[in-house]
Amino acid sequence: MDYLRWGLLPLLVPLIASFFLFYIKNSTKPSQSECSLFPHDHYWISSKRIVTSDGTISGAVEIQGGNIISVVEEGDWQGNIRRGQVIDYGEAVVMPGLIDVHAHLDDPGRAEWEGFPSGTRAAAAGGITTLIDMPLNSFPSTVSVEAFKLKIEAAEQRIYIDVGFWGGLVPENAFNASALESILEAGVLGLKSFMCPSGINDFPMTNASHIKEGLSILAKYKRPLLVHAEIQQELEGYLELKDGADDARSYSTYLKTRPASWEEAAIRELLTVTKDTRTGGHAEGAHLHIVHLSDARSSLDLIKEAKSGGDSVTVETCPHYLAFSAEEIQDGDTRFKCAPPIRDAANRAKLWEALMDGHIDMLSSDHSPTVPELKLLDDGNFLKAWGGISSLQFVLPVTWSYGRKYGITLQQLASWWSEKPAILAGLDLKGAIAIGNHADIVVWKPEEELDINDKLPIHLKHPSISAYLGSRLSGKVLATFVRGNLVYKEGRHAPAACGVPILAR
Ligand SMILES: NC(=O)NC(NC(N)=O)C(=O)[O-]
Ligand SMILES: [Zn+2]
Ligand SMILES: [Zn+2]
Repeated sequence: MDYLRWGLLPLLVPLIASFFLFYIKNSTKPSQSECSLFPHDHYWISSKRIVTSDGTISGAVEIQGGNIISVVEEGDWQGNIRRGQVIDYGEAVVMPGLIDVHAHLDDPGRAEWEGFPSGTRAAAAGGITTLIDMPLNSFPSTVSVEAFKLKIEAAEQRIYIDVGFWGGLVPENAFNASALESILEAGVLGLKSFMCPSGINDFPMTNASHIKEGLSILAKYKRPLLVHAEIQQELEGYLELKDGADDARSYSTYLKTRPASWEEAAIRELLTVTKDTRTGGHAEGAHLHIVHLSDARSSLDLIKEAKSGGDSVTVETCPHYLAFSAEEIQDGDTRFKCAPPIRDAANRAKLWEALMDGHIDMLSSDHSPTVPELKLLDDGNFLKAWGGISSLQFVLPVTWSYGRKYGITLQQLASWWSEKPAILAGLDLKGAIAIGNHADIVVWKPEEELDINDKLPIHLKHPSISAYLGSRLSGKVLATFVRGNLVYKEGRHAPAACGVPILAR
């Protein structure tokens, strides 16, 4: 007997130890009441305007265990036995949460620019339920498995919404198939590269042959390559511009340094490799996505041509290109500096037209903030200031406010901000209010106006660099649900960061 008891001991010790570890791990996991401002497992959200893929209905959405388990029209619902709690939002719009496929959260390494906690809280306040973090502006850039591990560690229990990650395609890894495969195996949702200097030392630019290599690897994983499409071309009279100190404060000077022909040149070059993505092509299964299109003229024509030829190509633009025009940007107001630049008002109208006609597939924020000092707000030098717009939490009211003139619908908003981005990022359970999907939902009042000032109770890391400060917008976010957790409600966030890092499999 004794012999048996002592013989079991070596087996029992690890068992008890692992039980203990399991307990510790789970007891540090936040409880539902910390994750959600409405801590119920099973409940209904009702409203007169619920945006589903089949149209906008009056009715209710049933949520259980973080998923949508039924969507019913008003008449059917009233007749049903309603189990669980009900939140009635009346006339407010209930829409799929926004998915922002292009945000720079700069964590780890430059968290003072933004960071996972502040960036995801701002996103939640703006109705964004998932964002995909760009591989640059954090340090190190996400260009290796080691760097990707640091990213995931930095996100652990610090994200308030779900976050996926793009990896970087750079000259160093482009011809190294096993390096690219290992970062894809580790779970990045796709890759991103630049065709011009990115402004970040450890993220150098790629050329068409790097991109061709990247696409052939991505084909196996059926994941996309996102490209910043601008190629530097010779500029006429550039040297004189650079020397004139006054000129550097004028927006038109900056605009001349990045003409539309740079976008056009990049896209023309890209299309020589996107042919590979056609059915039967060398990189069939891969997909090329052009980020932040600003030029609505020749560049857009080239993209249309590629699409009609069967290339697997999509394109996004950003709210700042749809809201602002070069003519309106004041001298020295470097909040509006971004690349490619915001162009003339006629170009803006053409971007809207292309979006309405479906030639531009989706929208993203390209939220790329920095510390106010690097925006050189006092100096106002457009040529030296950091390029990047800070706007994450306002993309929904901005798209709505500026789009009303063009007659945009709630259905289009959901397509540009949720459905198409989910497809790009391969998020099967997100992007629509549909049975079986994650309960990722934004509730908002399109008619309610808000003045954007630095006192707004929505989280802003550096209000002074926000591009929308001082403007009046229409559309107020009331509530944001991520996998059933009410993470944001009228100026308040749930106490714990219960977002999940999304890894591709
Ligand atoms: N390093 C950056 O964040 N660059 C970004 N800057 C912009 N858009 O001005 C971008 O996406 O190209
Ligand atoms: Zn870019
Ligand atoms: Zn960007």
